[in-house]
Amino acid sequence: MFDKPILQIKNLSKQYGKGCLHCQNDGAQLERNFCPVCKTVYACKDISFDLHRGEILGIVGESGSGKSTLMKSLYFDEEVTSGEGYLIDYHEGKENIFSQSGQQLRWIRNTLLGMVYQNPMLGLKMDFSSISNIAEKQIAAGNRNVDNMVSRSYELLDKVNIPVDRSKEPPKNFSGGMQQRVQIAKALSSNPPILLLDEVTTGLDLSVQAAVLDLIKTIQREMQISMIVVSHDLAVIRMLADRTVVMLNGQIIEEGLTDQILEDPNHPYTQQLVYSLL
Ligand SMILES: Nc1ncnc2c1ncn2[C@@H]1O[C@H](COP(=O)(O)OP(=O)(O)OP(=O)(O)O)[C@@H](O)[C@H]1O
Repeated sequence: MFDKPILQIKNLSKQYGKGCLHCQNDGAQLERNFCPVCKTVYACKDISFDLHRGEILGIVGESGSGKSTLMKSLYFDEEVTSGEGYLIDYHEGKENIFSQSGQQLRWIRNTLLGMVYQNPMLGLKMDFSSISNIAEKQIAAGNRNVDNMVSRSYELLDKVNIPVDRSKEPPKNFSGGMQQRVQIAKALSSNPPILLLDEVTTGLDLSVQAAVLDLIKTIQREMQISMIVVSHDLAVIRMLADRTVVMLNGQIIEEGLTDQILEDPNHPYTQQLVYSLL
């Protein structure tokens, strides 16, 4: 079903702090992801996974397990401590994206990636019109044709079920669910092959959450875009993801087809997550 991965991540690590003789040793005793001696936080440790074209990969884990740090690293909001990443659409997957110049990183981010944050204030300018928020990403991706940008923005607003006659309104006028829809429209506006979604339904009412999840599924089906979906909620992952990675204390503890993980979880932490769904 799948060909060569569209994204490969190899041994990505992100630590906050320099580390010390105690925690740099293999098998060092950490308090979860934290060194009690030098206070370094190992937010992501040796993370490796592949993302295939057209699939949704779920990343699930409790608060503090490193999910957001991983997403921020993939979107270059955070600089990785070490590790490699290869995008098939960037130099045919032969260049490590994490060692590119700032200019190249901006290009990758603007054209090959879209990001939807849990907090819409991180993804949108709340005082600007929704249409200019969407156009901003198109401009960053090199688009200069105003008519094209306007028609693409209308098309996307329609796709995410925001009435086009509200396009001039700023996101601050909108409900939480609508703000997430504008973020999704913006993230899609440069037609990126990969969409990153970080806890996009957390904090929304259940019915609004269901509508946003439905929208994500529809977009994935219609646009065949690859997605990485992060959530602490296995129910969200169960609804969206083809394959799932389970994180704990900055590390991957289990991965596989979502159905398989739900039916036969191996790690005690995953078992606990699955049983909590029942
Ligand atoms: N700027 C920072 N400086 C120091 N530690 C940080 C920083 N950002 C994150 N951390 C730590 O990294 C670890 C992973 O945090 P992260 O936010 O990635 O977890 P998470 O799984 O996304 O949880 P949540 O959903 O609650 O944000 C946590 O221990 C957190 O305290």
